[in-house]
Amino acid sequence: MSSCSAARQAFKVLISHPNVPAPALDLLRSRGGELIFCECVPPSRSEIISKVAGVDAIFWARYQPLNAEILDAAGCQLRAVSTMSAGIDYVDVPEFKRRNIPLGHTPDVVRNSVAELAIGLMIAAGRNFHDGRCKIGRSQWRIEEVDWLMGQEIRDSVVGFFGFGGIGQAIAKRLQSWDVAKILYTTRTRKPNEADYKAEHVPFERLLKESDFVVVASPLTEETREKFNSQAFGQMKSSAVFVNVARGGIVKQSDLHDALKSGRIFAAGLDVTTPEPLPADDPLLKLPNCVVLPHLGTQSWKTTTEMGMLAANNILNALEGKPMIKSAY
Ligand SMILES: O=C(O)C(=O)CO
Repeated sequence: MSSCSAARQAFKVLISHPNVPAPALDLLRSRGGELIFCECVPPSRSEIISKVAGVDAIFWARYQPLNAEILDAAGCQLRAVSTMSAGIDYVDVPEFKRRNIPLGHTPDVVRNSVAELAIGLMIAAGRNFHDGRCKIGRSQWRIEEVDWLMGQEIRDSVVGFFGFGGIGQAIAKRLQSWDVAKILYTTRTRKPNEADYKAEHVPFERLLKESDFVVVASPLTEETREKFNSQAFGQMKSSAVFVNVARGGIVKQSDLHDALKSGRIFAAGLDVTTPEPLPADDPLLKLPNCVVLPHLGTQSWKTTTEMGMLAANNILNALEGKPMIKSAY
C-alpha cells in the first residue's frame, strides 16, 4: 500500500488561523487529531505552506485564497478540507473537484447571525445612524428642525431580496413581525417555500423598481459579479436603502459611491466591501449616507462556535469515508 492510500487512525489537521473556537479543536483532538496551528495573525502564506505539508486535513478558518498552491504544498495524503464560512468564492472549487478532495463549508449555521446584522443595517442606513453620529461629533445637532435627518422606516415598506437562500429567508422570517407591505425576491429559480414568507418571485428589474429596501444575500459568482452597477442603481427608487451582507464583489463599488453621493439612492448599509479590509481613505467612508461594517456577519461566539463545530464534523466525516455534513460540491 502506498503512503498516500494507507488507512490511519491518528490524523494531522492544519488549523489555518489562531483563535478557532475551542470546542471544535477539542472535538478534533478527541477523535485522534494532532493539530498544527498557524500562529501569526493574519497567517502568512509562507507559514501556511510550511505547516500544511503532510497533513490529512485542513481547517480553513478565514477568507484567504484556498487553491492549488495550498493543495500542492499539503501533498497527496490530504483527505479533507473544510472552510469555516458559508461563502466559498475565495476557494478554487474546480481544483478540488479535479483532485477529488472533499471540500466542506458552513452554510445554515450562519443565517441567524447574518440576518440579525442585516436588519441592523437596514435600520442603521435607513435611519441615518452614521450621519447622526457624525453630526453630534461636529456639534451640528439640529433637533429643533422638524425635518432633520428624516429616515426610511421598515414598516409599510417593500423589501426586495437579491438571493433568497438561507440568509435571505432568515431575514424575511424576522420581517414577518415588522409590518412590511411586501416581500419580493429575485433568484434564478422560484423557491417552493416562498409562501412561508409571503414572498413573491420577481424579475431583477421589478425588484429594483419596487423595493424600498434592496437586500443582497446571494453568493458571489460570475453571474452576480458587479450586478449592482450604475444601471441597477439607476432603476432604484431615490428613497431606496441598499443593504449588502453577501460579498462586496456583487457591487460595482464606484457606482454605488456615485449613486449615494448624487442622491440617486437614499442610503446603503454594507457588511462587505471590495477590498477587505477597506482602506481607511476609501471614498465610501466619507459619505454620510453609507454605514460600513468590517464584515461582522458571523462575529458572535455562538455562531462562530457552531461554524467551527460544523467544519470539524465535515472533516471528521470525510476522514471516516462518509459524506461531509455540508459539502461544497
Ligand atoms: O460565512 C461567510 O461566508 C460570511 O461571509 C459570513 O458573513
